[in-house]
Amino acid sequence: MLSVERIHSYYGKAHILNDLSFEVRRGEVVALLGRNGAGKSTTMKSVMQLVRPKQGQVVFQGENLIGQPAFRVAKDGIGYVPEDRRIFTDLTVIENLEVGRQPRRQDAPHWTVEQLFEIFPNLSERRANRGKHMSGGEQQMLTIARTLMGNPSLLLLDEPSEGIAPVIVEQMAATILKLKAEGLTVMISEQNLHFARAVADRAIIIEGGEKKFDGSFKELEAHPEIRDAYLSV
Ligand SMILES: Nc1ncnc2c1ncn2[C@@H]1O[C@H](COP(=O)(O)OP(=O)(O)OP(=O)(O)O)[C@@H](O)[C@H]1O
Repeated sequence: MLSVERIHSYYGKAHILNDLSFEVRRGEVVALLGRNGAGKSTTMKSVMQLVRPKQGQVVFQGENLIGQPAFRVAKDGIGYVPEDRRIFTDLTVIENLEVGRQPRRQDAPHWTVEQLFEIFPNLSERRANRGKHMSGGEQQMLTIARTLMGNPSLLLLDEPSEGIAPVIVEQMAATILKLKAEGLTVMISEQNLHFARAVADRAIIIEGGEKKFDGSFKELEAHPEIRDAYLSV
């Protein structure tokens, strides 16, 4: 579904992603793992074209995304939830969801507000509340639900477990598994190996913008030296 091929991305002269390649297949949940500063967010931004790779290809459903504006990438079916999870604080939950509405896509699960309230019961209870009165975890759920209103084929979640209370982290894991069960393809970036293992089928580990591992969690468990070298556990 998504094929990232030998990309090199920079901030000014700083060379951040170095010859990075990976694939995301339809229906899977993939975890992009690595320490702080490894390049996970830059990878997601490079897929969205918010950072423009200077070399390489990003091919989504057969189309090369390089050079497209980010809004076009979103319209093509990649939903992106950045780390800073912005919501419209003066709008209610329902209004926030409506902002994200886009036409349905044939190859992707279709979401209605009521279906999203089944998956995110906390949002349902607070549907008339304004965003600013919600906790960090609820805001995080709202950004994901709003992105799903765009009916994406692929969802990119940048560090979904970061900065939220442990009980909400568990809800977040359950939510991602529900989205997978609905047939959604998901890529998450994570520092939390435990969380990643609970939700993902496969792990890709990066360090210094280079890929160091790509395989199942079982394979990763068989190589504790890889975990120790590239992840903080
Ligand atoms: N806007 C920017 N300008 C310059 N350098 C940046 C910028 N954003 C990130 N970097 C640098 O790029 C490298 C990769 O950062 P990135 O945010 O992709 O890492 P990450 O793996 O997502 O880590 P984190 O968990 O901290 O977000 C880091 O060295 C970071 O300091």
